[in-house]
Amino acid sequence: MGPRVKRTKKQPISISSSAIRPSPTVSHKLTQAKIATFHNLLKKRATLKRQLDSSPSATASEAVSSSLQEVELEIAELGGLDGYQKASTLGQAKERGGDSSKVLVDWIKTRGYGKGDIRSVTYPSNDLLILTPQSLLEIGALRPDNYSFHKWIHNTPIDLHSQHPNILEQDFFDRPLPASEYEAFDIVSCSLVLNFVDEPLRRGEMLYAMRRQLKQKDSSLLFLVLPLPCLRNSRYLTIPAFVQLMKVVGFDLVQERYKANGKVGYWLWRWAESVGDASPWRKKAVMLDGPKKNNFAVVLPQ
Ligand SMILES: C[S@@+](CC[C@H](N)C(=O)[O-])C[C@H]1O[C@@H](n2cnc3c(N)ncnc32)[C@H](O)[C@@H]1O
Repeated sequence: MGPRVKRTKKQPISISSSAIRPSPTVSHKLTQAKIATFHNLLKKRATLKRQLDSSPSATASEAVSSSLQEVELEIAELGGLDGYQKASTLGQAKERGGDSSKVLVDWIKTRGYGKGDIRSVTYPSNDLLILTPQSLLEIGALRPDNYSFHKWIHNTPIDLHSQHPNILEQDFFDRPLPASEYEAFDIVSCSLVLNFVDEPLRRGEMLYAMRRQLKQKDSSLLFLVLPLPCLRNSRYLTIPAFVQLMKVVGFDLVQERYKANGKVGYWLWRWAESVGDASPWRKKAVMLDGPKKNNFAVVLPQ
């Protein structure tokens, strides 16, 4: 018998989604610490940029510029957006409770969304037979396959920094508005992205822009996931206040889920025809103050 030839498994040409999944063996605490440090640095950067814009003198702006450079360096040392995304992907690992798409899919299934109308398509599985295709825009997608198991969901995943060829690299703020109802989406998912946007006014603009990406009908849905402290422990917002703000933007609350001491909250909103008077939300107003409160806020544009 000749020498045994060691066979190596052929790698697919395209990058598989597992290739971008880092090993979940890194300690959970380390991952969370990295994500938290990154968020703090982003906040610092936003504050410094604001200060730079309103610096009263050249000396003051020089000092701010140098602090800004230090923050940029720290962000780079953490691996930049790429490092942050890899840590966030770890947070999504099945071993750690999985990603939020499961909550969205359960919700829309139990609410009967998409069941049995003439757009139903025939798939081999009975489960899929009754479900109408739903177009989904997933903003801030770390993986391309969060919805691939559900053939009735036609997902368009986008991200500022794409981790996979099937994720469109796009800043949501630069995304063109749909030219027709046909191009608009049935569902927009914004999971842990609104809190990533570092200016309260930009967050307000993002909420309006997400509404404009949806089909103008009351079955259109927005799925929003936020770190719970953004609404439970903010100086400027509470959950009931946020529900009012969303009503002004043109969204009615359908469903929500969070645990008393949970880390994240999930909200499902329905597109509403009427929008409200945004004037009370044009600037931040303290609602509940205290030393341990955070500064998460949403301001609505003119
Ligand atoms: C914390 S991760 C959340 C990922 C995932 N959706 C989840 O729930 O775990 C935030 C992601 O949003 C992306 N992101 C932030 N702002 C964005 C924007 N303006 N347009 C597109 N993606 C954005 C970031 O690049 C990052 O990958």
